[in-house]
Amino acid sequence: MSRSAHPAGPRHADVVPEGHYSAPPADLNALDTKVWAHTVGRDADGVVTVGGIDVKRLAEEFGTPAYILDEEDFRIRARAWRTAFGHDADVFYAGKAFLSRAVVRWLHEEGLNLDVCSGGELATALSAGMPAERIAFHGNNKSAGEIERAVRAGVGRIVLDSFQEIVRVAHLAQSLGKRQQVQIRVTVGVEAHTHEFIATAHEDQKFGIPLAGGQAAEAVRRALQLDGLEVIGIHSHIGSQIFDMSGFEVAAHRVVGLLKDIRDEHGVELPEIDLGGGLGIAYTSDDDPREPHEIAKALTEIVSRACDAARLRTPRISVEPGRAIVGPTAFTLYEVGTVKPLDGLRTYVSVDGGMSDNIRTALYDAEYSVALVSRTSGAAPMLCRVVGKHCESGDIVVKDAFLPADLAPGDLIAVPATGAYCRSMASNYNHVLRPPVVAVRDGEARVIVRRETEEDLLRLDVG
Ligand SMILES: Cc1ncc(COP(=O)(O)O)c(C=O)c1O
Ligand SMILES: N[C@@H](CCCC[NH3+])C(=O)O
Repeated sequence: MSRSAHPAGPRHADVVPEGHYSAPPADLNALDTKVWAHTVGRDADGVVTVGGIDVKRLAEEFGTPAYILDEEDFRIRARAWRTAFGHDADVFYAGKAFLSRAVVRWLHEEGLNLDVCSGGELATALSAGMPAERIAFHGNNKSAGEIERAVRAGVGRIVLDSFQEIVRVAHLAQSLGKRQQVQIRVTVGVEAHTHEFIATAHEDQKFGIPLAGGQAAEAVRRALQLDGLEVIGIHSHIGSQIFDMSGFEVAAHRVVGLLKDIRDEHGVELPEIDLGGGLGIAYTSDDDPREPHEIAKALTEIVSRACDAARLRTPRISVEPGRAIVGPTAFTLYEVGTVKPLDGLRTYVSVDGGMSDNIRTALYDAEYSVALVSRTSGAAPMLCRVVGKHCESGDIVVKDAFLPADLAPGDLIAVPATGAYCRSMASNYNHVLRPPVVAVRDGEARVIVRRETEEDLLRLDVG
């Protein structure tokens, strides 16, 4: 689309209504390294580049909207987690954040393991060559078919989530003449400081077996008696997008407390403890995430101190970061379609995607930032709401953000930190086609998940 002239009228550069947003940034053209992938910058013409390629070229070649993923950044983050935890611990990348065959290969090469939570994720992992013993299989309602495939494939562990599942997995494994390694997922009763929909360790919810009332201890008791199972550890995941380590500390203490009770009752010291994922990332400049090495040090010390106090051998720790690895690696590239100033309110900037490629704003009230990337601008900041093209007024991508007042149709804007839970939660709402994921590295770009086509849509419509 060619850039058209602005309609006459006020651009609200100096009108700032009351609302939930920070002050305009000092420099609208600056790219905060906290929220952008490592190789992102601007070239001499002011166009944003990533992996050595400018976004105008990416838009021309692959269209918009598109998720642009910085492969180097992904590898740097994956390696940082791997290195931080060292050889006495395991890092399982949580595939639910974003999974594709290329990602599985990168993980394999960087020495990470993989957490999957459905037959589809398992199939993707296996088809890209992840060794089954490095896969953990999660889920609160795995089907019999999914369990059978996982056991047959020889996954390293199945994380059991209910009393029924303990029996189901044991029977299936036994019928296949196998003994399946399992962890038991417990809820430790922590209220994680995050959005209600993504907190998972308080008792009133669907995941895990509560420690409270001795239920988790009973689950372990039953699992230890079943020949088809080898109980290797306890699992706890307290929620997602968490910055405060105190929730992990309480969780670790409670899990170690259970390990001690198990030792006292059964004379068995379980060799593993998984503290889940959930580490927060910066979506805006206001967020301050911790580095993997700080997290690894804190978690390792908490667990070993608690074990020393309980006179237990320190178990092997594992963690399952998803967002913290892939979240910052990608941005969504959109083309501006319309710019609609509303007097005294804000300016609505409509892009060619929306809630079908990023549901997180509508679902969790998530905050994002946005930047003009196809050029720089010296215009004053204008308070904007970036919205999509869906038939829904809640179709908001970025609730409050400042963009330059000369923003016009045809400009490219990008929303950073969309690598996690955007493509993986994308939908076809309004029969909008899901965008591609384009990986860039060292001046080369390649599609790792292609754009959906109308043919794809119609293929499923067999009526
Ligand atoms: C069991 C489990 N592990 C790991 C994760 C990954 O979480 P995150 O992407 O926030 O690190 C999740 C999602 O919240 C989860 O449910
Ligand atoms: N999908 C959520 C997090 C839940 C992760 C899985 N337990 C998000 O976008 O933040």
